[in-house]
Amino acid sequence: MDYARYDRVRAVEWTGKALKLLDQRKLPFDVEYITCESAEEVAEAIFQLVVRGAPAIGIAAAWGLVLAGKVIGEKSKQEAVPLLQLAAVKLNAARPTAVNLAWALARMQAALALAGEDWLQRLQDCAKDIEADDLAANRHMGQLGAQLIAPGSGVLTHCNTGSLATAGFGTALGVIRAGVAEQRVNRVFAGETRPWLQGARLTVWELQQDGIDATLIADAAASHLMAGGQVQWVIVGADRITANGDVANKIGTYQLAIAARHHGVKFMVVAPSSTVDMATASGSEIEIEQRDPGELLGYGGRRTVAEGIRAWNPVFDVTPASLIDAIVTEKGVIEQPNADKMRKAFGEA
Ligand SMILES: CSC[C@H]1O[C@H](OP(=O)(O)O)[C@H](O)[C@@H]1O
Repeated sequence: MDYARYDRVRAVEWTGKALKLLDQRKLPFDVEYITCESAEEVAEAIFQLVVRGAPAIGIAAAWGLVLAGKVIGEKSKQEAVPLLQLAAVKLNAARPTAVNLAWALARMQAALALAGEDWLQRLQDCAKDIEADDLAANRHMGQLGAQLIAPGSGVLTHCNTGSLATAGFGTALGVIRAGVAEQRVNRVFAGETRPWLQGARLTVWELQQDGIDATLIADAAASHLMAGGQVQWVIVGADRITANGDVANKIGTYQLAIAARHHGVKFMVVAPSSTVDMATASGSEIEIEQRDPGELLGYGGRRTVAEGIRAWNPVFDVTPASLIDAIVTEKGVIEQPNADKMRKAFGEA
């Protein structure tokens, strides 16, 4: 596959001195960047969804820790470690559900523990490796997932899991890209993904940049689409996969899985192993991020709901392993996932 054509859109870019983030709140009509020069600025950018997507926020947090190191400057490792730990706490608190955030920070702090007085260089090397590993994982998962799809298939995806959510190429969107390139995927449908509209604003725009024709549907149209036989797979990403194979992902994923099972549509979850959390036994233990209910009361500064109306805004839900046909990571494919298969693939916590 010619991957280069897919890497035009970059959510996160280290300039050598600062972190350049594509402001995803402004897409698709305005392509604008913000530049972060501190861990605090990166934490705020993650919370405000300037950068979003489980792997991308882990990568941004890793570079955020490097920025903290640059602010600390020429201090000994002994002086720097407590300051870096404070920065890691702030970065980790930005969003609770995607385990990639904590995973990336833990990997950075493990690198720091092994470092000497060259600790800042070691942090930069580790952040670079986290980003490169994610891109390589996405490209590998694209191939693994595409092989599961019979030629002539239609697929439905949810939220955004592409280059905007990762180091590049994407997770579920990477499988779709590979599936289209291999002429296995004939029809791509994307749900709008209310309330933040990752599908309507990001996914169909991202695929359009690739010349991939996708059809946007209302979230509420998904079951009707499946009933019509247009879709053979629902393919989604993940924010956290627990030890029994339960999956936390964007709100609306769970009902897609229920509808898919009812209609005999296969359900695939695509995520790098950095999204697997073997220390959490099941989905019921995952903290589901609740965001400002105001995100439901209008969009782009225009209110669509009468004053005084209450709203409830959980932005993730949990799909039980029993509704999932395949979990694809860069380590391989787990079909009909369960605790035993997860343990065999990822070991004990
Ligand atoms: C490969 S991105 C994984 C995951 O992250 C997204 O959530 P958000 O846009 O709120 O960061 C969505 O759940 C994707 O499936």
